[in-house]
Amino acid sequence: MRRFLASQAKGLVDQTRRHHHKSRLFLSPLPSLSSPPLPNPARSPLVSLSRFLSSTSDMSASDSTSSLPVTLDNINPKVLKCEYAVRGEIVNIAQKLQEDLKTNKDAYPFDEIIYCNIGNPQSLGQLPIRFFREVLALCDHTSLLDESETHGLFSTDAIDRAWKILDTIPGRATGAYSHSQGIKGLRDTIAAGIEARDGFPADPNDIFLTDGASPAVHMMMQLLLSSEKDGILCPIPQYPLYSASIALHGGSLVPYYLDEATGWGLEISDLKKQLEEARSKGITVRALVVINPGNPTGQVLGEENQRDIVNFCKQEGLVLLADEVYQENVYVPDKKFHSFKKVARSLGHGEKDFALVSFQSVSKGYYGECGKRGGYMEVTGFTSDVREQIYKMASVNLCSNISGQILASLVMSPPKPGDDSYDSYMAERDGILSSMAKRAKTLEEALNNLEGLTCNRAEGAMYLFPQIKLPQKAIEAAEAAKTAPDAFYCKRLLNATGIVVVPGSGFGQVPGTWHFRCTILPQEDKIPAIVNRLTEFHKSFMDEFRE
Ligand SMILES: Cc1ncc(COP(=O)(O)O)c(C=O)c1O
Repeated sequence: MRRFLASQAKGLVDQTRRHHHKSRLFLSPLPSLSSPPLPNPARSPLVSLSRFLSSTSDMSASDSTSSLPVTLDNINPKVLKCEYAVRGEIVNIAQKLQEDLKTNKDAYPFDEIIYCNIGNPQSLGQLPIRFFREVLALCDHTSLLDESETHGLFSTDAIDRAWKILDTIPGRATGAYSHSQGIKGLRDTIAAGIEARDGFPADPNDIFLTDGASPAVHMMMQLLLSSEKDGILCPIPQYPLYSASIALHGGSLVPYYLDEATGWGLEISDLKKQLEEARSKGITVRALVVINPGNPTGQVLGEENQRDIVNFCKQEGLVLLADEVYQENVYVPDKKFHSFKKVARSLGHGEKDFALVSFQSVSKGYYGECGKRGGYMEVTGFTSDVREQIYKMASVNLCSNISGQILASLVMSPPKPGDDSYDSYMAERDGILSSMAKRAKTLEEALNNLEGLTCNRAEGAMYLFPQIKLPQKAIEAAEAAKTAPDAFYCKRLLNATGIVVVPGSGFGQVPGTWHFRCTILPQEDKIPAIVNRLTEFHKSFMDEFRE
């Protein structure tokens, strides 16, 4: 498994290209939806599906004959090249099914669509942390702070925190633009939180608050990539923000493979090979992306491995882009999250000799505040003139949204022992994290019980990424339906059960292997039904295609 050398790397890129090409050729989801019968043909969704599918194809027909000035032939080709599977074709089909379910309940063998495609916890019933929402509410509706009833309704530390935050905002106006890096008082709080986490100093001027981690990643890609000659070493499988962003900014993705056989291990020897291979093709590799804990793969890196990664980046002159948005999501006692900043500083690498960007988000962890769009990047080891350019890029967007900024400060500085809301905060936090761990374990065991499926343990993050050995007949049926085999499986799963998962081809995988990504986020009471539906579907799928 370790030995996926240049040719296989190229194979993967080619495979991705082929599928990309195919997906452009076959935009309509029709092929797989018209595929073999569902477990309960009497309640087949095909009749009602055909209605909205025909409306989709009408649209594409009129698109191609349009006399409007913008067509697929004259838009930026980088946009066409960019793909983002977690919100791709299968999700579009699911959304249409969901619409149709409202009026055609009896036509389907399921009552609801269960979105296991994206790490969006609150959309699946996770409750927000009360303290965070109290502070946000008070900051946004400041007159509440003058009402006597507020003291009965809100915790004292939320009231105190809201005052503290408002005092750092000019005019106490959360509806005003802020400094382009984010409100200084909030950056002070975040820097103190990083320092408490790592035991090494953090500078508020290194922090850029952003609307979630995604814009921060785009900003770094925009900074580093000038042309296809600039490359970014990226894990395969990877979260497709990276491949999409590299494509949009016109650079080259240089893949390195995580080793499924060793729990999605990251080997320095593979990094070296891929780096040398890219260099031999004239690509200047600018940075290494590491996602820890991993998405979609769920592994948590060991500290020793992290030290090797830091040393590798230092030796090779690479920026380390450390995606640490799942830093709170570790579920196994034998693993612990260590920030790359802490690891680098422990090795004696500092501001002068090591370039590191760490991404954090309010969307993940136990808070799951995806819709609030908050996050930051901590940028260290860049010269002051480059920093000015990053600041200029941030200032083109004026600033990130203020609620997201406030939340980013709260997640890095939650209630402390002795605070009024500490006990309830801890109960909410531990309840969410222990439930996630339980759900991860139950789903992992269920997946490992299915014929032809193997699933590494979810040590962290929010996903399982099982490998599925598809029967040859299923692969041929997928080819006949002009779709990737894993996408074929996922569409059939959706049609039969209403469960939405994402095909492995959207994340990249070793050529010839097939996977899907499933979140661990449906609430506990839904898990038994998901396991049953999945098991029943899988059995009938394998029976249908068994050699
Ligand atoms: C690894 C990783 N990085 C970054 C993001 C972006 O998150 P956001 O923009 O919501 O902060 C996600 C979202 O799922 C992710 O999984």
